[in-house]
Amino acid sequence: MTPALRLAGASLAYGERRLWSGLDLDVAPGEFIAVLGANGAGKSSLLKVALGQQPLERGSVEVAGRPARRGDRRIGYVPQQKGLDRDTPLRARDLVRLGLDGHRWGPLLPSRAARARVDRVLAAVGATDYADAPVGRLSGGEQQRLRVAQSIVGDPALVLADEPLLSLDLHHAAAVSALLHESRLRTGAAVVFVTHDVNPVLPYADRVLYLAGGRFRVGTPEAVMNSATLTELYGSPVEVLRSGGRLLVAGGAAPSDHPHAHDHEEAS
Ligand SMILES: Nc1ncnc2c1ncn2[C@@H]1O[C@H](COP(=O)(O)OP(=O)(O)OP(=O)(O)O)[C@@H](O)[C@H]1O
Repeated sequence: MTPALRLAGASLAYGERRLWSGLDLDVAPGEFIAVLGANGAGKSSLLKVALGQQPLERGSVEVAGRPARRGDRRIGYVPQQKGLDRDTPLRARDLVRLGLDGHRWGPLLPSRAARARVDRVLAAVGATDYADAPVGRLSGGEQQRLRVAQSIVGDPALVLADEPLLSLDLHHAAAVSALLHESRLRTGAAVVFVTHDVNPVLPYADRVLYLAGGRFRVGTPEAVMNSATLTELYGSPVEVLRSGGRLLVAGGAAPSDHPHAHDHEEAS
């Protein structure tokens, strides 16, 4: 089966600074992979590579069998959250529709079919009640559900979500994680989910890619999220504690990580 995302011998550098190297990763269709790591480890940059916005220093990257390129409509993208301006002149349904025909190239769907598809996805994310509301007036959690809806409305082969849970409360974080999970079950899209807290996605993640200090580990959550593996990865003591079904990661300052990020946020 052609992987939804394939990185082979991939290295990424900005000038002299290498973020990670030797990354081999096949993400299978329908797979849910959580990407974790300290601030500045290169998680967002990994998504930029898949989006064709950032060239690799070495190695190759393919999306559903073709080299990564900008504007690939087979990718749904949830960018890092920014609150929408209160006066944004779009209704909720317009924002979602941009995921269908907001691209400059490609055929437009006939409007009735497009509208039906937008309605279906609005219902799937539980946003029907505010489908016609101005987006700027909606809460952060409601806007985030719409961004997720926008990312899946075009039936992508690959969904890339960059910290989609940022600033969401526990309830909304759980809801947004579940939405992406349900979407991959429904459509077979693979999900690459960047998050600083693994807990909301623990029920869904098939694998974890953990980046730290230029190195990485890939494996099941159990294989990666334990004290021995993370201590080895960071090269300094890390403790992974389990409490009430949640994981707490304490410690873990890798020497080459961002100077302002010495601890995992989930430990605070
Ligand atoms: N276009 C660029 N040119 C130069 N440096 C960059 C560029 N984009 C990102 N960086 C740097 O590369 C490092 C990794 O950035 P990236 O956003 O990928 O990290 P991240 O793991 O997503 O971090 P965070 O958890 O803080 O969002 C950072 O130090 C960042 O400043």
